[in-house]
Amino acid sequence: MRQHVLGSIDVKQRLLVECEREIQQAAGLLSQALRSGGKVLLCGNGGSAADCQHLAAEFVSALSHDFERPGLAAIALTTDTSLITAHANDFGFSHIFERQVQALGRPGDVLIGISTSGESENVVRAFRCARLQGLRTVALTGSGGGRLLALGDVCVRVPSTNVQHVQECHITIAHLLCMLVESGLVVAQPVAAAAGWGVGHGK
Ligand SMILES: O=C(CO)[C@@H](O)[C@H](O)[C@H](O)[C@H](O)COP(=O)(O)O
Ligand SMILES: [Zn+2]
Repeated sequence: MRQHVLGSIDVKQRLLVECEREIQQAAGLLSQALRSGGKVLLCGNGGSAADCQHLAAEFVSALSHDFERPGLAAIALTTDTSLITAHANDFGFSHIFERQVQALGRPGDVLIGISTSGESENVVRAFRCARLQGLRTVALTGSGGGRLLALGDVCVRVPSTNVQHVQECHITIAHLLCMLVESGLVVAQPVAAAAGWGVGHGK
């Protein structure tokens, strides 16, 4: 137990030193897309699928309730079981995210792919499709980056090969991305007002 927790702390400390620039770049892409009326799509498998839902919920609903802001457009491509089972059953599991990017993605949107290996075929295919369609891409991976390294406009490579430690950092990065996008909204409040964004969540 001690070994796992201390290992996790060590990777998080290195994350701050080694990945700060990429995290800022990813937040910049997201802010730009959301301010221009674009949206965020997210894909990943297993624990990373859960991270996709987690982050999409915080964009649309709220990260911190101390801060009031409009819902931000984000869709986890991991949640529609009818769509995923139909498409996997009929065309194969490697196509489940690609198909949704093709159907829902528009130029100026951002696709976030979360993969510890950077090698999940369905995420790789989604990234290729996103690039062809004019979306920007952000990959959250482990230290190797896999094939996503070359496919992401930004690739945040957590400095570890331990899958669990990488995942523990991915959710931290997800929170940071949402936090940085929100803090940009504070600075850009006149822009938000001009775009007709209300404030308040009814409490
Ligand atoms: O959460 C875990 C392991 O901690 C697993 O569910 C893990 O996410 C799955 O094995 C994924 O299929 C791994 O895919 P990826 O991270 O290499 O893209
Ligand atoms: Zn896990």
